[in-house]
Amino acid sequence: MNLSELIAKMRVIFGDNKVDVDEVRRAMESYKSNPADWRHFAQFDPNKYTRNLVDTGNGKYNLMLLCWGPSMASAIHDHTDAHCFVKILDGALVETKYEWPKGDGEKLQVKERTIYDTDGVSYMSDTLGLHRMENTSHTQGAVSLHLYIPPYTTCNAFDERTGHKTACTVTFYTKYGCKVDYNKSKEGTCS
Ligand SMILES: O=C(O)CCSS
Ligand SMILES: [Fe+2]
Repeated sequence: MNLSELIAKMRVIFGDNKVDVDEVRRAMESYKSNPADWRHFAQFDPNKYTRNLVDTGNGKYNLMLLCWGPSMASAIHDHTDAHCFVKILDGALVETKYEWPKGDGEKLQVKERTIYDTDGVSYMSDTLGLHRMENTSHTQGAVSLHLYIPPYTTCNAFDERTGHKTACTVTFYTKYGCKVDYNKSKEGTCS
């Protein structure tokens, strides 16, 4: 199976509105990462991890490629009541899961830390708490495939020391291989 076939399979799976987490996980696991499939979408930024849109499943989900430079990490965040599947396509990511803040200004409690190597698949949702994804390599980049059902444009980031919540808008670095220019001053460049 290549990436296009995985996308076709996702569109069939999400043809109706129920989400069978195990079926989606099996589909994500059945795809064996091949850089020739995703190199076109993999655009890195020297200063932050990038979110590169691959498919929207007719509005049912967002499938995107995230590119993590060495030592880059996400904020601690929630998922706006969406299902979140992450598959590592290159390199490795460390996922740290946290309890939801208790609202008393206390430090967030770590639930577990898991290392995902290439082709590993993780599942996350607000019912399981919060998490941070991190490329802990100081020398190697990492690429991961993320599937969010339903899609969302805002989520919350949390301060690890106090549990303080901040609303965030998530954006795309590229869409379908074309750079997104949010100040609309010029057409995005396509790789
Ligand atoms: O930028 C995001 O959507 C968080 C990546 S870890 S699920
Ligand atoms: Fe996440």
